[in-house]
Amino acid sequence: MSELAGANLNQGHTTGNINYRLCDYSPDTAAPDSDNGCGAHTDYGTFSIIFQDGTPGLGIEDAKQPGRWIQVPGDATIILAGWCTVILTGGCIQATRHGVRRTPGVRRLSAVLFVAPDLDIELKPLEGFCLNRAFSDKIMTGGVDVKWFKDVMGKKWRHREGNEEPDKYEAAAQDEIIEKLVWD
Ligand SMILES: O=C(O)CCC(=O)C(=O)O
Ligand SMILES: [Fe+2]
Repeated sequence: MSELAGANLNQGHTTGNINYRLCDYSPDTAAPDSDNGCGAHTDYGTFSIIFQDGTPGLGIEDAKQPGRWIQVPGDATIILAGWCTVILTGGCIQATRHGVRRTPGVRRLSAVLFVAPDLDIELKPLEGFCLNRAFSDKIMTGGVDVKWFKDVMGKKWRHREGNEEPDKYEAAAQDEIIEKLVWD
């Protein structure tokens, strides 16, 4: 990714802020007929690697044609950039929106490795990157650190898993909140 970005993205990745998530899209669910596996979203970190068990369901949004979804073959392993990369590279690298549709009655397993910068890193474009798009003042003045970002994004998962009650963050789509913070 550093090569793609044309600058060293390793900086700020010293403490191993890495998480690993195993997803079991089990047919044994409260809504067995629903095809909603994991709603459209963008991961928060530097990049994520998605390993799949061969079962299709994962889709990515075409960055050039928002609203157009491309189905990923079930046996593909993919690497997706997240929000931290967008900000650190001054918008030179885009993040990939993705989501999972279940096939009712079919179990799907995936394993996702999330790599992110150290929690105390201020999220603003790294030196050496030209600004591809204007960022908000809050971002440009270093007002958001990785920990804040991770907490906001984590709320969605804890709610989905039933470990946290919805609050105002759940009322609007997660990406909308982040986009507002990053660009406006
Ligand atoms: O299950 C998948 O293939 C993707 C899961 C995902 O996007 C995530 O956990 O952030
Ligand atoms: Fe994801």
